[in-house]
Amino acid sequence: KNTDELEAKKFLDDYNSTAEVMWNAYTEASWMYNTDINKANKQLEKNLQLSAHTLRYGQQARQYDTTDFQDSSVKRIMKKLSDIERAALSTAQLEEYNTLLSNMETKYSVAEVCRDNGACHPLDPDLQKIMAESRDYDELLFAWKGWRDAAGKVLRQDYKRYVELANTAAKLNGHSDNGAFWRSLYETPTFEEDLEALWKELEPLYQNVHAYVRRALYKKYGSEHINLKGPIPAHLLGNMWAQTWSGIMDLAMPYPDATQVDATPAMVSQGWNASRMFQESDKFFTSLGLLPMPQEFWDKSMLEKPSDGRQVVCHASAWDFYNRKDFRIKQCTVVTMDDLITAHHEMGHVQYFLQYKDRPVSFRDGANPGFHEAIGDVLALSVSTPKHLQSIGLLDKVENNYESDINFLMSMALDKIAFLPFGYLMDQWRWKVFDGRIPSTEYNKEWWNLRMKYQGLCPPVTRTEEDFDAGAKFHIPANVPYVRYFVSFIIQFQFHKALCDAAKHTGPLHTCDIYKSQEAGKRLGDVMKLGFSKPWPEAMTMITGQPKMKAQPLMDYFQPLIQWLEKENNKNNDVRGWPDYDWKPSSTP
Ligand SMILES: CC(=O)N[C@@H](CC(=O)O)C(=O)NC[C@H](CC1(C(=O)N[C@@H](Cc2ccc(O)cc2)C(=O)O)CCCC1)C(=O)O
Ligand SMILES: [Zn+2]
Repeated sequence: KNTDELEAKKFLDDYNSTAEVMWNAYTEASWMYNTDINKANKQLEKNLQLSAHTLRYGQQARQYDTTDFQDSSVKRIMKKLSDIERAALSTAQLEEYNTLLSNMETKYSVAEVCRDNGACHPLDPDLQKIMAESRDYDELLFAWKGWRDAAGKVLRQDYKRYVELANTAAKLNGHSDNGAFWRSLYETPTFEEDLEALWKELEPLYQNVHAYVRRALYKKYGSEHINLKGPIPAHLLGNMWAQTWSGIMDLAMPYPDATQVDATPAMVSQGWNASRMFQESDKFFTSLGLLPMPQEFWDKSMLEKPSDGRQVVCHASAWDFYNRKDFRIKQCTVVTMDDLITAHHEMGHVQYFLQYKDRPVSFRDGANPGFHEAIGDVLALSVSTPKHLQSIGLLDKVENNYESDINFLMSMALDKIAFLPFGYLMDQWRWKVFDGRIPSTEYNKEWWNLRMKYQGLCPPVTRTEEDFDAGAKFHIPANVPYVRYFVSFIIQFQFHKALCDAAKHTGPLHTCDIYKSQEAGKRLGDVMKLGFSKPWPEAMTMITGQPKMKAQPLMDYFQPLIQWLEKENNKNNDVRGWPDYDWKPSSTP
């Protein structure tokens, strides 16, 4: 094997310059397709060209023995290049794999649900709006079941074949299966144990929120539809996947007479539009001393669903074009508080792209995938505070009293605590599919076993193996790992606490707003500049002073609400958990 470090450096320079060109071409083609879905734009050959490049350089990288190299960056990049992922497949397998992925994402993105009167509804914005706003049990069931029939069911066969090919590629790269490859990105031997320990710490918080919300839904839908000792029917939580529950805040509001926390009415009445929402987010980032969006971002992004009839992938996303100049967001933005938060989430990705743009291509990634997901959400924790919303004119009356605090914390818990079991179960299911513990004959049974075990949900109507409910969630057909979001929802509170300390915040953590804090911005910016160049515990230590994922900052943030929920659930004599696990909702004919 070649142990010449100087030759390796030259090889990496050559890789880096060619990789930028290849990645840019591939990303442009992918953007074209995502913003105008038609067969002419599929351009699957760009995908093949990129894989050919990855294969060629990956094979060369494997010729080197970097054991005694001095430069740790060279070793790190060589190691990363040696995993060539799908490029390890044969040409025929690779073409089949890319075609499967493209077809699954297209089927998902063009799926719609039609009524008897012929009116058809896409997920964005129609079905999402029904799931968030309708309080009619059967209308919710129409959207919930219709979406799974239109988007999930049709993907089952494609998915089965995708799993086989993804595993073949992973094994050719030395992994036991594709789930093992996905987990390897965290470079943490105890990753699964660490996640389980975090979940066990946070489960009691979730069970308290679940019991309280079940009681609120019982008040609304009655004992015919809700069993106070059973799982909750999955279509009543204000979201198509019951992954965040802020859509039913009106049913769960602890003190209806205290301050409202929803900025949507003010955004609409003041005529906010998508551009204004992203400008607002840009202002927050630059207030911390972080980088402004370049002009090219404003010129080339797609911030609204096109009205010219083009089919687009509406699922929001942030794009790095790997030429150190071109960065974009694609979002079918609607004028709501929810989408203002999403805008910050996507802008967090672009800020990371900007901060590490001058690193070698192989280092243009988050310290781990959870870091990339956390940046925007950390800033959104400050933006969401009633104090900040009032400072940007989106809340007129803000009271600093206990009831308002609890209302605010409930609105945050319905997103952040409700999400934890979903963020955890998504890849629990996929890891078991990839390693064979879940055979394709049990995809749906095991999906609902996990939805029951972690989220305490049950399907509103009987499900069979004709259905493929996991496929009705974007990330499954889109081949996007998900545990990154579980990690993000934990570490974003660690980051928030650390940045609030840097900003010299005093008082409860949930009232902290780091707006304009240069110290907070510097701490975050320095970590983003590292990209993937250092193992993530080093990046974690730079922000929080210690190297581990910890649940404590999340629990500190929600402390006042946790106490309130304990008292409230005890007052109602509500059971935590769902001991009547085999209860079934009455499926009205
Ligand atoms: C080229 C490319 O694909 N780029 C990547 C970014 C990168 O890897 O560089 C990317 O843009 N991925 C899209 C994805 C979109 C969203 C998402 O899917 N969110 C999860 C979970 C969640 C839920 C609530 C929440 O507050 C935060 C997250 C869901 O909705 O289930 C939708 C709205 C928010 C984020 C994203 O931005 O992560
Ligand atoms: Zn994200």
